[in-house]
Amino acid sequence: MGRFSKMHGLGNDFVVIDARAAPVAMNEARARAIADRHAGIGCDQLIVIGDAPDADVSMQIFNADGSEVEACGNATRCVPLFIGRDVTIRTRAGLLDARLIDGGASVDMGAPRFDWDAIPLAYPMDTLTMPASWEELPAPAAVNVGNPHVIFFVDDLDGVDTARLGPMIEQDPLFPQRVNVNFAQVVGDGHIRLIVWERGAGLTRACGTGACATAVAAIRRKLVHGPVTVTLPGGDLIIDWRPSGSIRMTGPATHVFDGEADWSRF
Ligand SMILES: N[C@@H](CCC[C@H](N)C(=O)O)C(=O)O
Repeated sequence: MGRFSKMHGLGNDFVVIDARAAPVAMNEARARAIADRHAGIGCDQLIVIGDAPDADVSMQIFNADGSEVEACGNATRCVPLFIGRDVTIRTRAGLLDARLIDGGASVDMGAPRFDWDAIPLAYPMDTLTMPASWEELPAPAAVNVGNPHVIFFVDDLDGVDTARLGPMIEQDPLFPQRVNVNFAQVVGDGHIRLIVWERGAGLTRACGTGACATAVAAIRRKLVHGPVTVTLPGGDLIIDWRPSGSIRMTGPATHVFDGEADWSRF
């Protein structure tokens, strides 16, 4: 039997496994089975905490479809709560510093990248040519915050069919590694509403890296001044970024319950 915790950040929910004392062989099929909301435990992302030579812990992130990815903002805020103190975390995206605050955590998410490898060079980041099927949307921004995001700034977020457009864009051949799709509306200086179709997980109640990427894109386009409050379906995150600096993300983290499972059944 292995122990796990169920946690969430603004309703983006996680199964968190501590593999430091009891290693778990994780792979795509097993992660998908655990994340299954009908036949498994159920979560948007599966998080495996391990040892790291150069940090307090390592964090592996698996989407609900089993794909292993580089970064997860909401899970990063849950890690210090899970460990019980401020921590440095080694991820595929880099070394992150996560500090506990009342009700949540504040994380240095590192510097954004705009030289996005996943997009063919023929498509410059901020002037991305849109395939005909995306014609109803304005030109997106592309920001990599460890994982890849495209951001569409729209005038009326409620008028966007996110469930139809999200998967279409996520799986467009333009993005060989697929992409997280952010639909954003600027509702005031320093305030953005955001809905995210996550790569490998679909519509979630919140996406921390999506909030970071969207705030960065909005500041670069001079649509807002920072710090930015990003309102997602699950609640608010505060994102602070100064050009050429790193991104600070602050928001809630919640421990829901602990459980035990026989990993060999998955
Ligand atoms: N929910 C996350 C992002 C999880 C990974 C993402 N779906 C990807 O495939 O890159 C967050 O809070 O950032």
